[in-house]
Amino acid sequence: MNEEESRLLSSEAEQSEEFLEKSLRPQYLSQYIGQDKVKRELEIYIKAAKQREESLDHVLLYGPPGLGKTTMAMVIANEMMVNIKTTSGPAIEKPGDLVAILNELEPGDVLFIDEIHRLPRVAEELLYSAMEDFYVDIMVGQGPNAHPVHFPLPPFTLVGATTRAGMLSAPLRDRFGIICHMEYYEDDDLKEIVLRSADIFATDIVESGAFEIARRSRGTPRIANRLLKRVRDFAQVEGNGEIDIQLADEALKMLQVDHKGLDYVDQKILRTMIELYNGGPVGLTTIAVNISEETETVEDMYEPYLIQKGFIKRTQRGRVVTEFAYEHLGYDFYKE
Ligand SMILES: Nc1ncnc2c1ncn2[C@@H]1O[C@H](COP(=O)(O)OP(=O)(O)OP(=O)(O)O)[C@@H](O)[C@H]1O
Ligand SMILES: [Mg+2]
Repeated sequence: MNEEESRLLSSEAEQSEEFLEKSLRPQYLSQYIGQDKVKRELEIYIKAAKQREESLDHVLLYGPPGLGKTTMAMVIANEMMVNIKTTSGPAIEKPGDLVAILNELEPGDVLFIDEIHRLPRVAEELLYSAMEDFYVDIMVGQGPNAHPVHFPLPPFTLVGATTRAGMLSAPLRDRFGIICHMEYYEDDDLKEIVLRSADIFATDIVESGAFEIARRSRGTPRIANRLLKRVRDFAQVEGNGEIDIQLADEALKMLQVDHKGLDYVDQKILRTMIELYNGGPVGLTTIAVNISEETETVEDMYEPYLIQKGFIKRTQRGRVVTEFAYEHLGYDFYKE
């Protein structure tokens, strides 16, 4: 096989992965599993907006990565029966980039801005008037010919997603009429997600197998789907194709996901804190340096789950490993 052929093949494989990824995304609220509080609220606001034939108020979705914010933005557009335009904070470098996107909006459309906390300041300021009164004032021309142009926009719904609401400036945050906090999923909800995904993949799975994957997925659908794919490979090659609890357990062990759902990085964080820092207090940056990750990644992806499950505590002086974590990892717990 020459290089060109292998390149084409791999892109085909990637495309089918992408296709599966897309088909995994629920399209409507009724298919969206879990997040009941968020769903119930949105259902009411969407219904009310539709009855009044208005655009939906701006929505801010915040919560840890992989909980379904992008999916929810698409669901909102589908429920409102409008188009969605998608961009992200880091993709917008200058105000002109944002204006170009705003210019394409049709009345009622959803504009989805992922990682909205990373929007450059100048672009963010343009959003204030766009969100509040549906216009932007932009400077056209250069030097002495520069003049402001008032640019009206159709009513639209901005859906912003962020892993950290705290990093949004107050003026931006205040312009969202609807603020939704996404929570880690319950094991039972994740089990339903795993069963649904297995059905889409046409994979044989029993409920206890699905539950085993679910409860070891850090409360996160993206992780549940990823583990399901790997366990499915394991079932196909090492088993008879069916995923039951034993097979799921064996495969997850191989993937270094432990019984409490901690992965290799989680464990490394805890072990580093215990072995090098006597359990803390340790600063976030120190932890990040020790495991060669970005501070932001530790703060967004790892820490919230470790805190929620009681493995670490946040204190005034830094992060501290709990007795529960010592026991879980098989260390003796001595603390003065
Ligand atoms: N409620 C749900 N029901 C079924 N599948 C879900 C649900 N929520 C998310 N998923 C699946 O989980 C995956 C991740 O979801 P999504 O991309 O929407 O997360 P996200 O919050 O936008 O993550 P990030 O913050 O990293 O952008 C998708 O493949 C999606 O199909
Ligand atoms: Mg996303």
